[in-house]
Amino acid sequence: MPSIFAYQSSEVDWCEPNFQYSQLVAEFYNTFSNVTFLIFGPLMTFLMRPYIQKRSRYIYVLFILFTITGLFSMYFHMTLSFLGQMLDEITILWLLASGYSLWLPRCYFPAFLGQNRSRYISLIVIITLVSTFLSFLRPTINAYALNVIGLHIVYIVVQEYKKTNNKELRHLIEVSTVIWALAFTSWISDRLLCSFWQWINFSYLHSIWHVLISFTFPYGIVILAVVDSTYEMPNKTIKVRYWPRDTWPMGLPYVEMGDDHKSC
Ligand SMILES: CCCCCCCC/C=C\CCCCCCCC(=O)N[C@@H](CO)[C@H](O)/C=C/CCCCCCCCCCCCC
Ligand SMILES: [Ca+2]
Ligand SMILES: [Zn+2]
Repeated sequence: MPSIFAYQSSEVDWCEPNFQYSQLVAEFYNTFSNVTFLIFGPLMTFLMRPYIQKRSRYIYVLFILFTITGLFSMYFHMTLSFLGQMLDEITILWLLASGYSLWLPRCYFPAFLGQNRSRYISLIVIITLVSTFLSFLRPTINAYALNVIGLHIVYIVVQEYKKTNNKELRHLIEVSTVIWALAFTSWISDRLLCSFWQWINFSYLHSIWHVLISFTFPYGIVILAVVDSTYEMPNKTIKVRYWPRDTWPMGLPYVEMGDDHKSC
C-alpha cells in the first residue's frame, strides 16, 4: 500500500496529462490555476475588514480557510497524493460549514431548532465532524458530495432572488449563478467526458473550474452579507462596492457597512 504522501496515491486523477512539464508537478495547469485563491483570499480580507469587525470576527476564519483551500488544492494537483486530496476536500467542507454557520438565514433552519443560531451552529459542527470521518470511507465520492452542498447554496440564493426587489442584489445573484453554472459544467465535464477533451487536445477544464469557482467566492460572500443584513441588521446600511473601481465594467464585489439608522 503506497504512503499517503506518495505521488499518485490518490484514486482521483484529473483529465490533464500528468508530468507534462516537470517531474515535480503532476498537473501543471491544475496546480497553478489555484493562484486566484491566494490572491482573492487576502484581498477580500483586506477589503471587507471594516464589515468583518462590525459583523463577526469569525468571518476571518472563512477567508483563511478559503486561502488554505487554494494552497491544499495546489499541493493535491502537484502530487495527486491521497493526503493532498483529503486536505483539499476537508478544508472545503469546513469552509462551507463556516459559511452556513455565519450566514444561513434563520428561515432555512430545520424547524426543531426554533430559529436558535447557537443550537444550529452546534448541529453544523456535529454534522461536519461526522462528515470529516465519513470522507475517509469512500474518498472518490467526496467531491460529488461537496458539489451537492454547492447546489444547496445555489438553491438558497435563488430563493432569495425570488423574494427581493433589490436590483443590486438581483444583479449579483444573476452574475454569480452564471459563473457557478460555467464552473460546475467545467468540473463535471472534466470528470465525465475526459476522453472527448483529450481527443480534441483540450484537457484543461479543471483549471478553468479553479478560476471560475474562486470568482464565485467574493460574489457568494457579498450576496450572503447583503441578505444577512436584511434579516439580522435591518437598521444598518450595507453598501456593495467593486474593486478596483466601482465605475469599471468588471470588478470584485465587496461590502462596506455604515452605522446610520435606516429608520429614524
Ligand atoms: C449559506 C451557505 C454559505 C456558504 C458560503 C460559502 C461560499 C463559498 C464559495 C466558494 C468556495 C469555493 C471553494 C472551491 C474549492 C475548489 C478546490 C478544488 O477545486 N477542489 C477540487 C479538487 O481539486 C474538488 O474536486 C472540488 C470539489 C467541489 C467543491 C464544491 C464547492 C461548492 C462551491 C459552491 C459555491 C456556490 C456559490 C453560489 C453562488 C450563486
Ligand atoms: Ca491527470
Ligand atoms: Zn482542483
